[in-house]
This record gives sequence, C-alpha cells and structure tokens, in this order.
Amino acid sequence: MSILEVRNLSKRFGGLNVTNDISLVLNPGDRVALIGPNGAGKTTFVNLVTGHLKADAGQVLIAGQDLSTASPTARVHAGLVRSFQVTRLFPDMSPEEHVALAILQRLNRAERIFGDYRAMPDVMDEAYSILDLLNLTPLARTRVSDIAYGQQRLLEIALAMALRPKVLLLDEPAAGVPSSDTVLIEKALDQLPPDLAVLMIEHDMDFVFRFARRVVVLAAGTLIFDGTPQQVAADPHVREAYLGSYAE
Ligand SMILES: Nc1ncnc2c1ncn2[C@@H]1O[C@H](COP(=O)(O)OP(=O)(O)OP(=O)(O)O)[C@@H](O)[C@H]1O
Repeated sequence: MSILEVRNLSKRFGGLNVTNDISLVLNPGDRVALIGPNGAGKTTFVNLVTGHLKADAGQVLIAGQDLSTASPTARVHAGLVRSFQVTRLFPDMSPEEHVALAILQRLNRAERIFGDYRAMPDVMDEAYSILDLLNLTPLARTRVSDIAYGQQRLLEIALAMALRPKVLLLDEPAAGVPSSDTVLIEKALDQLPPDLAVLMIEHDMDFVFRFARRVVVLAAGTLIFDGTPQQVAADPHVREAYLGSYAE
C-alpha cells in the first residue's frame, strides 16, 4: 500500500493556479526530490499536503486514511512529518535535550518536560538511537549555538525522526550549509531507515542526483515530470522549464 497518496490537489491564489491538479504517490522507502524553478509551487504543494494550507480541491491520503480535511497535527500523528527549521531550535539547549523533549511530546508526557528525562531510560535510549542515526552523539550535550550549521540542520531531521514519521518531508536540508559539510548531510540521509519515504525539496542539482531515486518536477504549478534522475536530465520539457544550462 502507498504511504502517501495525493489526488488531484489544486490551489489558486487570486487568479494564479499555484497548484494545478497534482497527483503523486509515495511508497515506503521512496527517495524523491521535488524540484522546479523559483515560484513553481513546491512550498505551496508541501503546505497543502501537511495541512498548513487548505486545498481548493483534491485529496491527501496517509497510509490509506483520507486526511484531506485533517489538521496538521492529525497528519503528523498519522506519520507525515516535516523537518523543523533551524530557526526553531533553542540555542542554549543541547541536541540531547531537544530530541528527548520531542520524544516526550510525542508520548504526551510533556508535563514531565521539566522533570529529569535522564532518569527515563526509555526516553534516553530512543534519544540516543536517533542522535546516533544522525551522527550527532558526539555533540549530544553541546549547546546548539556552539555546533556547526550543518549539524544544526541534522538536528532538525533528528527532531522530525523523534515523531516517528512514515513520510518525511525535508525542505532544502543542505541550504546554507558550507559545501565542505554537505557530505555530513548526505551521509546522515543515507542512514535513514530504508522503509521511510522521503520527499525533499532541493535546489542543488548535485545533491538531488546523489540522493534521489526519483525526481518530480513542478513548473508553474503543474507536475510536468515524474521519473528517474537519469530520465530527468534527458527530458526536453524539464530542460526547457528548469534545468537550462545545468543540463547542457
Ligand atoms: N500566500 C500566498 N498568497 C498569494 N500568492 C502566493 C502565496 N504563497 C505563494 N504564492 C505564490 O504562489 C507561487 C508559488 O510559490 P511557492 O512558494 O509555492 O513556490 P516555490 O516553488 O516553493 O518557490 P521557491 O523555490 O522560490 O521557494 C508564487 O508565484 C508565489 O508568489
């Protein structure tokens, strides 16, 4: 069964068709890059899928459940999780604290947030398995303000993983990261659970070609291509709409 199914999703802003009858299916284990020129409607599409924007028409099914009118929180509970943004991290807190608190929140034990989570072995075990997954264990007790930006971005993904996603939505995970550190992000993404479906908005085409096994292209609100990275580079419509000089 597909883990995310988007059917005929549409959204207009004033006279502009920002999302034009888009359908998309993600299966467990998919690694999909969502690309398109600036203003193509990528962010809007993701906001419609997460429920942060209301669609004019269409359906969103998560693990077979129709959640088209459900709140963003209900969609998170169903397994659709978007990575947090660095701007939402607390500079004085450590990665360990961030991840432990995210786990407590998921477990509805947030009332114990001010208790000592270090005395909760289940929370600590899970926190460290997530920190390990993202290669953050050596920095577990360092203040976020003292860790490199690339590792802060990994912490965003760690927080999303603490919510036990079935589908993980990533918004340009390597944006702003110095090129010397993008390999850290790539390595960590390679370690994500194989049955997790990942949909990533990404502009960096080198990154896309290394990460994605499937590429979806939006142009002017319309899905114009869904195929392999090898096919995308050769598709004349994509070249015309987007890749331009990159594909030459
Ligand atoms: N709240 C809004 N009200 C009106 N128009 C909007 C709104 N949000 C986005 N738009 C317009 O919808 C179009 C798609 O924007 P969107 O941000 O989804 O594109 P994008 O592909 O994510 O772009 P980028 O790569 O630059 O982030 C743009 O023309 C944008 O100006």
